[in-house]
Amino acid sequence: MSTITNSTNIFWQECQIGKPDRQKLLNQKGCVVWITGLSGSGKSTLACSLGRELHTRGKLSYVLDGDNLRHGLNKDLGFKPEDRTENIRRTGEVAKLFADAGLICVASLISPYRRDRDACRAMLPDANFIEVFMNMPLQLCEARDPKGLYKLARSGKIKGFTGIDDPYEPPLNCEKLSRKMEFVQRPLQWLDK
Ligand SMILES: Nc1ncnc2c1ncn2[C@@H]1O[C@H](COP(=O)(O)OS(=O)(=O)O)[C@@H](OP(=O)(O)O)[C@H]1O
Ligand SMILES: Nc1ncnc2c1ncn2[C@@H]1O[C@H](COP(=O)(O)OP(=O)(O)O)[C@@H](O)[C@H]1O
Repeated sequence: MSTITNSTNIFWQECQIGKPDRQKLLNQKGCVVWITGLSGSGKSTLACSLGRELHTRGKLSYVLDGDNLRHGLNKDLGFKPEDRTENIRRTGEVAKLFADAGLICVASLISPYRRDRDACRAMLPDANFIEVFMNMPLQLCEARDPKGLYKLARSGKIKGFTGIDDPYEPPLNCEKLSRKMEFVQRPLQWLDK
């Protein structure tokens, strides 16, 4: 975590071209689709499918995947609660910038803590944040275990693994529940509104 103190004497700089102009240029609404759920629940799969589908429909989108961000922007962060909180905060801020650029930003991170997800929601106008919960039971995710991480967590070789010895707080008021791939159609319908 940064030890630099909060900036002072800073002023917001407005530009002539704003979000409405960019949205008009792109013929779409900039927003954030935030996909949350356990490891192995299908977040990345859904994010990529959604991105592909949007691309096919001529909509500009960008996927922010937790695993990928941890290779760069968030490479200094681990999985302690405060690191996850900072991971989500930074990603929320980046997603907000993408939405302001007029893009449909698809963020797929475990984002296990409700408070952190709600903080990202609060960064945007209400209709611009679509929270999607990959509502897959732990047993299913563990049975998939594509990276072998649940096995390592069960044997104690990874500490603080979400769903095993670190909590996952399901959303209370998410826009969408996802259990099946066909769900990809539903955020698309929502975005078409
Ligand atoms: N301790 C622990 N707990 C959970 N996940 C772990 C852990 N250690 C490594 N991994 C791998 O990191 C990926 C999750 O990164 P995220 O940035 O999405 O996590 S978080 O939102 O900050 O909780 C996650 O990717 P997904 O499986 O795609 O979810 C894992 O591959
Ligand atoms: N709807 C689905 N039905 C069956 N398997 C799926 C589905 N979505 C994803 N998978 C598989 O589950 C595993 C985990 O998916 P992934 O998208 O990597 O999850 P996450 O990003 O949440 O860790 C992968 O092997 C993927 O192919």
